[in-house]
Amino acid sequence: QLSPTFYSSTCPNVSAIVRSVVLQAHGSDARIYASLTRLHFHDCFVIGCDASILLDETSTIMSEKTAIPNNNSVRGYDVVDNIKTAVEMACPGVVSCADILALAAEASVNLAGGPSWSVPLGRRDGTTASRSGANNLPAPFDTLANLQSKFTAVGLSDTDLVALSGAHTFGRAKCSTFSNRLYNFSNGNPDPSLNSSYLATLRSSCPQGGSGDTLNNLDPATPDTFDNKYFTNLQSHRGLLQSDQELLSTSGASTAPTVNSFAGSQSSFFTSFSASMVNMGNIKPLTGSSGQIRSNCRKVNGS
Ligand code: HEM
Ligand SMILES: [Ca+2]
Ligand SMILES: [Ca+2]
Repeated sequence: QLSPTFYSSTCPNVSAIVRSVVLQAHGSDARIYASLTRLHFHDCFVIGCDASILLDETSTIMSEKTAIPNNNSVRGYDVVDNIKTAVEMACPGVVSCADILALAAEASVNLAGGPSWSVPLGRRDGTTASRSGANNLPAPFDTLANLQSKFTAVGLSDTDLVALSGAHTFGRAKCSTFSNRLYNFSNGNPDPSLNSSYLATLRSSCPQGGSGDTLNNLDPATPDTFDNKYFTNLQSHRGLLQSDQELLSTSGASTAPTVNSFAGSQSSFFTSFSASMVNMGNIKPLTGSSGQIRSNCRKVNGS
């Protein structure tokens, strides 16, 4: 059972320390708020919120960092190291790397203009990683039914799926994650659920035969601000990833009313997003005497 007051006597300033390092990192990297938010998601969906994603490859650990959804894509590991160093200076051996990821996500969302919520704490760090689990993360090419089953598998609802997808209100995606929609999606035509002027913009950013690594804003309206524009974009057929647009455009989508409700009310999106981040942060945490408090987020203690 996690609690927002878990460190109130052992590390009372932990939230402020995390927030200040995140803010400092943003001074030289406008994308870092998005990247840190995504790190917590990619941690929690693979064997729970245990900082498994932070472990480097060793003879006994098959790192998650090189799994397909993470490789050359997930970023911010260096900033997590800086947060850990600052937290260890104030409260040695007390705060887990898994909790640092949860706190960094909240600070990032809030600093980008989004909601603030109190983060349940007390997770401990795992001693294993799962490459295969990381390779099974939700994919941009998944059907809505597939996305729903991957969320259900970790105890998250349709509302969680829609609210958490709203994190694509900031950050970037490579051409390779959506270029299948631009030229030959079906019968030689582009994805019919793409707005035609947005399609033209994306084609010029991602020409056929060009680099799949070119970065594009996930939210073409407000790329770096945490707001509800992601949902109004879906209404105007400007979802970047297939997995985004499907939430509204799949025929009979059970998620469509929730998309429309968040498009119409930023405050209802913010309230739901905060609740869903707490739900996601509760996926299989290690507590009590399970796991450990890593001294280096990249390594199991003593290895
Ligand atoms: C619903 C299933 C999801 C799918 C299929 C998905 C897929 C993706 C993909 C393909 C990218 C671009 C990666 C790249 O090009 O390198 C991305 C970026 C991102 N995702 Fe998701 N995602 C999902 C859910 C989430 C959730 C639940 C969160 C957080 C709560 C999240 C936060 C982000 C953020 C912030 C970025 C931008 C990261 C950056 O700029 O560094 N995503 N996602
Ligand atoms: Ca994990
Ligand atoms: Ca935005």
